[in-house]
Amino acid sequence: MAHIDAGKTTTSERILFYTGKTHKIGEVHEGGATMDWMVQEQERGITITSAATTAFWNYKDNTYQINIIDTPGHVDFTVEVERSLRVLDGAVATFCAVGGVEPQSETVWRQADKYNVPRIGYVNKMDRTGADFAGVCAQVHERLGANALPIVLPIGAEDKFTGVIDLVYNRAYVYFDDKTVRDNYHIEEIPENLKAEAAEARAKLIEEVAASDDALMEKFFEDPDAITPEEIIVALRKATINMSVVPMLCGSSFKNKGVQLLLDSIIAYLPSPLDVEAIVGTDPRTGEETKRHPSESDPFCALAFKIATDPFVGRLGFIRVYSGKLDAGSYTFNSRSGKKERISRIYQMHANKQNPIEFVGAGDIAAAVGFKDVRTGDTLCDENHQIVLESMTFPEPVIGLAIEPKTQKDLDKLGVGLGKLAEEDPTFTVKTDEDSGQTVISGMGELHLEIIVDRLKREFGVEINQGAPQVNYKEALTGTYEHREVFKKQTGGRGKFADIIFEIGPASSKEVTGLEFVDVVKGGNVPKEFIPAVQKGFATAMSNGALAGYPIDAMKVTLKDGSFHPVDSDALSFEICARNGFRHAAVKANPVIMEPIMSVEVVTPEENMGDIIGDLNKRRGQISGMETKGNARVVKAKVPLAEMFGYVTVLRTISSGRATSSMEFSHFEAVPGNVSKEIIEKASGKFKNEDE
Ligand SMILES: Nc1nc2c(ncn2[C@@H]2O[C@H](COP(=O)(O)OP(=O)(O)OP(=O)(O)O)[C@@H](O)[C@H]2O)c(=O)[nH]1
Repeated sequence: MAHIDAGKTTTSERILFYTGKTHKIGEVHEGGATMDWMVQEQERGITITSAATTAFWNYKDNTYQINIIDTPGHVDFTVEVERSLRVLDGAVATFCAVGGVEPQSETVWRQADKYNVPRIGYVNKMDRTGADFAGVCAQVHERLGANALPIVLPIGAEDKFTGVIDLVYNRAYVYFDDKTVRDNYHIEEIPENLKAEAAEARAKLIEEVAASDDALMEKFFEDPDAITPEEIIVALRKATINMSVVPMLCGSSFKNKGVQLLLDSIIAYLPSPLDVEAIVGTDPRTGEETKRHPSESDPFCALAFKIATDPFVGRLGFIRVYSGKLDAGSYTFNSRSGKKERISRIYQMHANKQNPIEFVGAGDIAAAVGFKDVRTGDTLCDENHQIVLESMTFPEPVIGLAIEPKTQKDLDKLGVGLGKLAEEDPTFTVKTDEDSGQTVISGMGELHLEIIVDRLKREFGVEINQGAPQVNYKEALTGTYEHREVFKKQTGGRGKFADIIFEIGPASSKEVTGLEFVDVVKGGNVPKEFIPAVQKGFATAMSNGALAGYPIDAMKVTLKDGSFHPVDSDALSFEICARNGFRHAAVKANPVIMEPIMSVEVVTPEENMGDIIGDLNKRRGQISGMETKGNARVVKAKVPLAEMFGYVTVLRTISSGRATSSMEFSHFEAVPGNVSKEIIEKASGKFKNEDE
């Protein structure tokens, strides 16, 4: 996991080569990386979808299996990072030796914290001008609050970077430049000029690991030199797994240096599935907490973390198995749908290629085929031992795009394509406007939607006409209002009648999502059988806010009183009455339009700083901080998404291409009055706020 371009894919490609998975190293910038198998990834040199691969590595006379997921760095594809961290036992946080801790490094670090994933740090690109291993370790300490502990030292830097000193074994890995050889290094004595520095760093390492182990501490005080590498490894493994330490390594993946030691460290320090505590879930039948141990003798339980469509084998469900065993051709149980599912085949994944296997067991990551109904986040288990594991939370899409097929005959194909893509990606949604018939797709950012449109063209053969990207606003009520709504219709024969008195306003706490509905009607003035219809009326109505038709996330309605007609009243009348009541009352409850605010970070040379800040201010930006990083300046700001379209191009012009920026969603905030007026005027053409 890492910020964009830190070198995750390049490092993964080396791992595949050194572990014998591939016979030749594929390079990202040549479009040849095995892990970046999608056309869009190869063209752009970025990772979009996380690829899973299984590799085997020999370490100290044993062979170990490593399941690797290479995640994207771009924030638009954050869903991939989220679901990967949900199912992985350990992570390699990769940093650029020059860029250090970048905005996305912080984001993925927080995601790993959320899922308690132990990590090791890998400082890549040591061959670049300005590479600074110690500097990056210090940043990890300060900015990420982690106990970053170097377990190697670089030999030389920039174009003189030739290898690393292994502080645990007190020896040097000196690399010779040959990317076609797997053992492209010699193990040597530590170079004379680095001996003192290495001794000091090793003493620090031993002191740190001893701090987490009493027996070792005693030995440390008696005779630190008597502590063996094996003892260091045992203690360091423990400290890494309980997350009190993050071992830091360095290398240059592109120049084929340092990756073998990284593989050794993955085995030595990151947890195996057996080191991980039993996973906790709930039994859907009793609501009670239940546990599964990482053992094949426990009942089967797995989490489906990703759904993908493969052109050859069809729908693949990626699963992480926590306990038990599942055979290809057998049945499993989906605890969300309550249905049995037959798994026809199981595959071990190698990027987009599959290797059929007969079964999966505790600790495995694999792809299964044959599901009728499985969604991201579903738990698969033994029907007689049911469990629901905690699912994943995904951010809401903040940016929308109206699309239509270029030719009307492609309408059906578009529907199929959008359906499949939405199934793969929980941060991508599709909505059809009932009045205009317009289809609006929503995602995490401009790049995300651009890739979706491209995939519709290539994978589903649909050419698209698209509008300009638009912001997904929301509406919120900030005051309360009491209202009486009467719905009456007389059209010969039986009429319609409903009458309600209610108070509408913001939800009572931030935790509430959707409609908080309270019924305090006395004496059956609104008969019990119509109350659900009233509730349904409000719940449906709130998806079209009263100001400009944007959805309201949460609100509270208290139904206080009302009346009915013995013949004319029915459920539908009360539902329509509630919907109309919402229209009339919500506008009086101080509604506001809420807009997504982005956290923006710009890294720039000093001389462009003034212009960049001036420009951000013009975009209604609030500067939240300024820092120095190496010889560059970092400007942090909170800016409305509406003002950030096309920012990359403008920034390039202001800084002659020297500044870079990144942004991610921060929160929703009420828009200022003048902007609100504009949004409402624009929406008024499309949005009808009328009674039914
Ligand atoms: N100089 C140098 N360049 C490197 C090194 N590792 C990777 N690169 C280059 O940096 C660029 C980005 O590398 P990737 O491996 O695609 O980075 P990534 O982190 O996978 O990128 P995303 O998945 O798009 O976030 C490519 O052009 C690589 O060739 C390195 O050790 N040294």
